[in-house]
Amino acid sequence: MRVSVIGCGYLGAVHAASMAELGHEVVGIDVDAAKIARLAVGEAPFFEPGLPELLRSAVASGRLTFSTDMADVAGASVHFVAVGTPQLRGSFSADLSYVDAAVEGLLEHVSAGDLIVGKSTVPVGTAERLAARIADSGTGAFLAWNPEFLREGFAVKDTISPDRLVYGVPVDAEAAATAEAMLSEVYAQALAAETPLIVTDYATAELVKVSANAFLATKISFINAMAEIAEVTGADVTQLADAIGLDVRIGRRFLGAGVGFGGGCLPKDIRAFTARAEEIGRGESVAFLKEVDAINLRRRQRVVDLAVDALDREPHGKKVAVLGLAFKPFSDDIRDSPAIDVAVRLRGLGADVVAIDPEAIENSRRMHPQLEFDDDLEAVLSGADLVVLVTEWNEYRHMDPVWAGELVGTRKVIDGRNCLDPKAWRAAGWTYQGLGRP
Ligand SMILES: NC(=O)C1=CN([C@@H]2O[C@H](COP(=O)(O)OP(=O)(O)OC[C@H]3O[C@@H](n4cnc5c(N)ncnc54)[C@H](O)[C@@H]3O)[C@@H](O)[C@H]2O)C=CC1
Ligand SMILES: O=C(O)[C@H]1O[C@H](OP(=O)(O)OP(=O)(O)OC[C@H]2O[C@@H](n3ccc(=O)[nH]c3=O)[C@H](O)[C@@H]2O)[C@H](O)[C@@H](O)[C@@H]1O
Repeated sequence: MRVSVIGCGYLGAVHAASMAELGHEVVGIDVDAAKIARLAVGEAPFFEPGLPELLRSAVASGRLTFSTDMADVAGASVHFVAVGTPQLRGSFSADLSYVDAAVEGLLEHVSAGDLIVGKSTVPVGTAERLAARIADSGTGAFLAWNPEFLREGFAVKDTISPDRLVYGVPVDAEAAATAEAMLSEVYAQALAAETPLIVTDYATAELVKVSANAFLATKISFINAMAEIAEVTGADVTQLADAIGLDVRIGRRFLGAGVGFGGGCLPKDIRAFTARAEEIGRGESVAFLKEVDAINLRRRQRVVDLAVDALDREPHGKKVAVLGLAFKPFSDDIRDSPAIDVAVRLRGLGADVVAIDPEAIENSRRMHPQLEFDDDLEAVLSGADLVVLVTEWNEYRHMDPVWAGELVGTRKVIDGRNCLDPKAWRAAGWTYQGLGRP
């Protein structure tokens, strides 16, 4: 099948490369000429395991091309819209201007019978509005909504072998059947592997996506709320999570207490959901998401407070080694990263912060030039008054506490991800402080 992907960021570039890997003829379109230049020669413009290999082979095969010119979508019959929907400045709402611009751009080049497929995460009601616009355009194109559930760090696997597919299709039965058939041709391999498929209306498809992210965020904030209680009662939230997680109705995944969630999706998606619910008069239904957000943000400050205490309430001029910058391991994404937040706040308090990350230093330096970075772990630890681990990359979680202890000035560590073994670190002479642990 010939498909186009509009927007080649963390989602779109992986989607385009994966669709080509599945045998489709794909053109990826983006307004960012620098990004397109790299993609066009088979280079990944960001870190994502498995993506460089996929891009190289798909570009070399000729099945995958990239362009900044929307006219190059001509000839494709399915057009995925994967542009950003960031939080609007000064508001909780999603900025839909990129989605609107992408659809307007497409309408100049689509043909009758083409299917425009929304993949971006949008407030409920967006698809219905866009469908009306597409119908008015007289192009004969039509719309489906196909939300994406991939995780950064596992994006290629999640795209090629998703755990479910959701199609939001038009009300009209014939259009719905055609949309379903076209999408099922695109996803033939996953469907042959018996990936569960849910075919529904636009509103449900949009809501499946935001409610999935809202649920994941709520689960993390729930365990972080328990961490707050554990902190004043002397309980251990990691054992609590193990114990409740053994109940299969609850499950252990996403009960990792620590510095909280970040990234380009969970934080902005729960805020946009709250804003949209208020617009449609149902603000009280998801009012708890404001609490989920507040608990999450308190954990960042908790790490900063623990650090200040560990520095005897005098952070000024003390060297703090910050391990991790990305919002989670296996990603170079620093959007709304708790690690960055902690580093910036400690720097603001006058500490000499030196931060390290295996993949995210370049992005961090561009966005936060006031911070100091070093890609050598030994140099970062050398003479440190405090070590703060905020992204659980393997190189930090498996670090030898004896080796690290010989480098630092003072053996104090704050484990913002509860990923170190307190016994081993204490045995090596460290003052260990986890989150929600005695
Ligand atoms: N990053 C992720 O893991 C996932 C993201 N999503 C959703 O997918 C959407 C995209 O997210 P990301 O890829 O992370 O964002 P991103 O910011 O990495 O990528 C968006 C891309 O769209 C391009 N763009 C903007 N306007 C354009 C236009 N008019 N025409 C062509 N290209 C345009 C930008 O230059 C950028 O490269 C968001 O709605 C997000 O919530 C959904 C699931 C997973
Ligand atoms: O809509 C999206 O963009 C995506 O958002 C999340 O994926 P992602 O942001 O890549 O990362 P997650 O693995 O969900 O982690 C999100 C944040 O939660 C934190 N987290 C995760 C798990 C946990 O137990 N504790 C915890 O603090 C992570 O450190 C990270 O900062 C969802 O998991 C994806 O299904 C979804 O498609």
